[in-house]
Amino acid sequence: MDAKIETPLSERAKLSVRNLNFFYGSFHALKNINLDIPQNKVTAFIGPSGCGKSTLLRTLNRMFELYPEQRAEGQILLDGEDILSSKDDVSLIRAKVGMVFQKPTPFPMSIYDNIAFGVKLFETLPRVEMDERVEWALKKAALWTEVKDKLNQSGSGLSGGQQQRLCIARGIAIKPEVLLLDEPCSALDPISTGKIEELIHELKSDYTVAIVTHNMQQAARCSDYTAYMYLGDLIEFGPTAELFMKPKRKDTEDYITGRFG
Ligand SMILES: Nc1ncnc2c1ncn2[C@@H]1O[C@H](COP(=O)(O)OP(=O)(O)OP(=O)(O)O)[C@@H](O)[C@H]1O
Repeated sequence: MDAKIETPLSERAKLSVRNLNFFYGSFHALKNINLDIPQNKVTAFIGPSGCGKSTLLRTLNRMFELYPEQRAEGQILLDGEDILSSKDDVSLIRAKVGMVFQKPTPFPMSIYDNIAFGVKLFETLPRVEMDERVEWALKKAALWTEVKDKLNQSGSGLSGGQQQRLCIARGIAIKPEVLLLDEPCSALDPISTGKIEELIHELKSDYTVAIVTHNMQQAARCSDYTAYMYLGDLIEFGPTAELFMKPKRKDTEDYITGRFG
């Protein structure tokens, strides 16, 4: 693929990915990716299994650095500053670019502490303010009414959908600027999925959201922009309605109409 920069016209880029290549040892998993992720919008990444969606998401907050054989080359500019070459402590980058994983992963502690734990890493708040922060995050994640009377109970006692909303609340509580969601609904039933999709829609007024999903209906329902990837290449990127209704490339059309493979 050429290195054309995929930039939605008239949007401000929160994250700009430039000439990004990613390697698992000698395997070249992302091939010269260039795109801008617009601020206060939801950007969805779709494509067949193994095309590099999760890899791309994991580079956006340097999550891959936990593994020594994994390597990224290129730039990822957050408000113009390259986070790949930044000397800042990686936890500071992750405080700005938070991530929620596919499988709900509540910490083995109370609902309250699940939220407070991450906040304490970055801020020292008096108890009253911490209570307010916990309530605020749980309300934002549409979980407050269901858990407000059992904040001291274990987070792992919640249903799968509630646990995923708890993980989203935990992500929001540290007030990141960008929220990365890696298939956040794959383990959930349709009702919980609906709640999370509503939530994603609401979150974009405060955050920039990037979501990986296998579910094209979900991408169509809850994103403003969609990127279609295949075998480590970014094939097409554009406004979601255009990409689904009038894709520019035949490969994209074949994928979204189910002719892929
Ligand atoms: N830890 C790893 N070591 C080596 N190769 C890996 C590793 N993780 C992923 N890959 C490879 O990198 C490529 C991209 O994987 P990635 O998980 O990003 O794809 P994906 O589009 O998110 O797939 P899925 O939809 O199945 O989750 C695949 O070929 C995969 O096999």
